[in-house]
Amino acid sequence: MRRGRRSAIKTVRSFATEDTEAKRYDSKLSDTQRLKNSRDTIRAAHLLLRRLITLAVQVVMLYYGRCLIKAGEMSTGSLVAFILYQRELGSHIRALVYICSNMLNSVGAAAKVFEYLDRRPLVSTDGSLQPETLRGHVQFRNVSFTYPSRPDVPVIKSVSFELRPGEITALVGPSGGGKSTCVCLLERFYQPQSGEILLDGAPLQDYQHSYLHRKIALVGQEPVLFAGSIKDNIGYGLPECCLERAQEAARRANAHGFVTSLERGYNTDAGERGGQLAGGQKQRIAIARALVRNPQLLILDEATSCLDIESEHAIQESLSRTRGQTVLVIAHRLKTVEKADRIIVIEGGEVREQGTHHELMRREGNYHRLVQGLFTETQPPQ
Ligand SMILES: Nc1ncnc2c1ncn2[C@@H]1O[C@H](COP(=O)(O)OP(=O)(O)OP(=O)(O)O)[C@@H](O)[C@H]1O
Repeated sequence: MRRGRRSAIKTVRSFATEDTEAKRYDSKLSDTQRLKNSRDTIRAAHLLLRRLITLAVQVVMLYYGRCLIKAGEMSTGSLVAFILYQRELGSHIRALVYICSNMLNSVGAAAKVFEYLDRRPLVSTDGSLQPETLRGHVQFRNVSFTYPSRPDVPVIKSVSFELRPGEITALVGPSGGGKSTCVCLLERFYQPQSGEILLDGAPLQDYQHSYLHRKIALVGQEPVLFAGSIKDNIGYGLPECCLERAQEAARRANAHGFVTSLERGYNTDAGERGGQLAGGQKQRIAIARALVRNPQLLILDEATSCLDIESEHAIQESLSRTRGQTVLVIAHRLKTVEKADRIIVIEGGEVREQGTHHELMRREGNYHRLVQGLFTETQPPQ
């Protein structure tokens, strides 16, 4: 939250729009002020009216009592007793009204809370499959998907492909083609409307939730680190993870060098959302966090986009040494993609081509065009 505010401040400053933003804030404040003024005026009028009515009732009551006493139909003592009883009764009725209105408010708020508690996730998490060994063979079979917020826009259209154990597969294609959406489906953030995704021949939804997420590790486009030491971030969700294990994962993610050069090493605080680390450092810690679990399926969604070529190369080397692991890479850099065992081109939510770099280059189709255009335009940060 704090980081979000800070980056917004930087954007405002870099566009020199401080005055515009101050004016926008001022106008919002004025709106709030106007609303509050109207509320207070109505409140004051209501209070005044209530007091006047109470006073009028008291005056009428005293006047009528006086008439009754004068006519000899009531004693002064009875009038005093009546006034005292009436006050007592009035205060109890007020308390009752107050309690009732509070209760109605609470019932309204509780209804909202129960509505949230009763909400059932659209993606079920009650699978129970936990095989002892997992090869990590993934198959997308005629998968189609639209996001719930845009049900009329098909994002994935009857997509079929497979990720084989021990292979690095790269998903490539123009921005907005649907690559990250495939990853979201693989991570079961959403459920496809039709088709199926199989892991070792069994539908993904049959696997037990925490088992599945131990076996599949994702490093996303904007990895989120938590406030806490680097060691704790690498071992996130693994209470049994010792320093040696974290260091081993950091070595494979090419992060050990920079971590040990920090004054407090693995005890260095990453800061809220990893705010005290550079983009590339954050990415390497996030990769180490994924590797420490020894996942059978590793998904790197532009996970090395902030790294220099050498760091990226070192990570790729160490990944290719991991036998039997299925790796899915999404990248916009040709250097990352061309080494993959299989390349799948996704465009407009459809698989357009698949094969190795050389096969696809020979075909001179979509991939060839991407290599000519997209990849060469996207120069890596040095
Ligand atoms: N949460 C969402 N709700 C609705 N539409 C979405 C959502 N996320 C993505 N989309 C849409 O789905 C389409 C595919 O997006 P996706 O992120 O999968 O593309 P991509 O190929 O990974 O792009 P990039 O390379 O830029 O990351 C886009 O048109 C995008 O606008």
